[in-house]
Amino acid sequence: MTVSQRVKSITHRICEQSKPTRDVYLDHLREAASRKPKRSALACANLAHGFAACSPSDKAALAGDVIANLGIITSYNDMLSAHQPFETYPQLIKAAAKEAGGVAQVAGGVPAMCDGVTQGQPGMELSLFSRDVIAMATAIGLSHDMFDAAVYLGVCDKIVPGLLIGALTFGHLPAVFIPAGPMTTGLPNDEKAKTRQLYAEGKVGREELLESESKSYHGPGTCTFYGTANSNQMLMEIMGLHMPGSSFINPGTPLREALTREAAKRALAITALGNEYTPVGEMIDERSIVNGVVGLHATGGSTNHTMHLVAMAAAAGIKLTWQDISDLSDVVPLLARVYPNGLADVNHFHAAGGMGYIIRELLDGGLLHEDVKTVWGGAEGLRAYTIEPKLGENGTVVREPVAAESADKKVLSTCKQPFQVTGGLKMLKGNLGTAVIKTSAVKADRHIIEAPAIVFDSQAALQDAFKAGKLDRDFVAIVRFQGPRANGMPELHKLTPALGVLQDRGHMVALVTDGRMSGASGKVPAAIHVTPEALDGGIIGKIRDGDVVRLDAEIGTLDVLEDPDVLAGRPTPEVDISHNSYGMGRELFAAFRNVVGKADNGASVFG
Ligand SMILES: O=C(O)C(=O)C[C@H](O)[C@H](O)COP(=O)(O)O
Ligand code: SF4
Repeated sequence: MTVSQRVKSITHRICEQSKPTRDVYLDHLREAASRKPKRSALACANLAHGFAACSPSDKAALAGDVIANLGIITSYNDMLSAHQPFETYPQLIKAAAKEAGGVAQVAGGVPAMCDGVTQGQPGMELSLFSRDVIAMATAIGLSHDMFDAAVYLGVCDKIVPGLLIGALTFGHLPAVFIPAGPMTTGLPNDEKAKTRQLYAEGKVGREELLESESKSYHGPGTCTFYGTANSNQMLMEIMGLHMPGSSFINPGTPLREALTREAAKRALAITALGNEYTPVGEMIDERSIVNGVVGLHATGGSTNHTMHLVAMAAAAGIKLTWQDISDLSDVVPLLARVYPNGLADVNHFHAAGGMGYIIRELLDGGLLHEDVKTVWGGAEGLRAYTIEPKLGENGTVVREPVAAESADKKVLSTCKQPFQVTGGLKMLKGNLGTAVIKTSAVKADRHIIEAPAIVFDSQAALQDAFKAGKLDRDFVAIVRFQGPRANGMPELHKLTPALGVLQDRGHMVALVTDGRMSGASGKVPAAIHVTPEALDGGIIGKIRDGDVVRLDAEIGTLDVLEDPDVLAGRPTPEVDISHNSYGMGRELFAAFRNVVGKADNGASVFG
């Protein structure tokens, strides 16, 4: 099935707007690729340092230029349940590399923040910046220039985007992303959310809350809601950076190990030393980026990717805008209902058909570019990913065509009968600036909210007002000075229980902020990433209690219904944000706050 005219024209527009930067990027990539084999550019001393700690056989292999060396960039730590399984991956990858006649070395580690641990805490103000730190740390690992390809071990929110930005900066190297998979299903996410709302109302205590949370988050693997981490897995698969079928296989299973070994061997097979050289910077082109955006809309993915995808695309010289994302939303239907967009979790999603089903449905619907390069290779392009992976007899991966029908039509639907005719993410425009909203998790009767503003300069202030019983009414919560320059643009997901309680009591409530929400945020209409931010003089900083604000996700508008001259004439209030500049490491990120770009440009520090 060829891709639809509308998707084709948006892709063409992205190619045109990217041409100047993409051409420069590809020139730099080809210059880097011309210096091959990689280690021949190193002097003997460099090389000796690079393999000093290797085994004699690896030293002999690396002294020459015909054995491929695989760099491993790992984000292992015990803080993220999703990254804890990576502890054993380097040994697995090294053994697989040896079986394939190559060598593998850990090139470096990158930091990995858990947004669940830092949610609502000061540490969250480092979270968005950690994406770019991860990209820089990736570059530091690869800068040893000892490698012919690299594998990237990462799963969660900022880590995969940071790893891909780093990988694309070394675009001459082939790249394979290796996930660890979701934890098995625990307490359903909607029951977890209900207990949170009861706690917010003072109806249950900390003991019940902790028991509920611990039953939901109970073991190794990614949390099972469809937030940014699992949106990352979807993106890596639909952009051809995973081995087909890798995304949602649970950790610690034989199939997971087989996929990891297979990924290591595949990375060694696509270096410049072989016949299938697949540099990641050429493989990821405008069509792959469009495929990622299409997948995001079709699955109701995380709002954070309205920034991360923009930043990842920029790392390959590709200019992706919120207008592109919004226009694709108009032509891509919602095919999946996974929490917070439904009751199912990612394990149910996988069992219903998973990524193989989604990719097949979107390809047959003419909504994905099929003729793209992938790490899997071959002439099939993305069609090779319309599969279900299984464990073969001798511990290898076998792949069967994905079932024709969804195994659970409440979780996975079809392009002909989608859950929503448009995608899960919408851009909003108006005199408040531009913003994004995730509509896939908001009931239709909450897509338009018009109510008086109540203004807060922190999420704690809103929570305090809720606890004091001051919010039992229709209102639009304006939470400002949460933008990238103000305090690193934290997620304000802790507001969800209080706003959810008020919405359940029948009030028409909405959130408008220059901050972020979690990909797991959902049912309360939230216009987020408002640009320009308050600290940049944006109108969001000039709104006062009582101003009427209208959020319309149907037509995509966000306005303050006050006299424009009066609004423009208001000074931006002096808000003391000095407390955001110290404590929990924030002292070290002043330079990031000073140079960070705008949300609609990916809130990147790389310009
Ligand atoms: O998906 C994202 O963008 C996230 O940031 C997920 C975080 O990890 C949240 O913190 C969700 O977890 P809870 O706070 O337990 O609801
Ligand atoms: S999905 Fe979010 S909460 Fe879960 S481990 Fe990853 S970062 Fe932490």
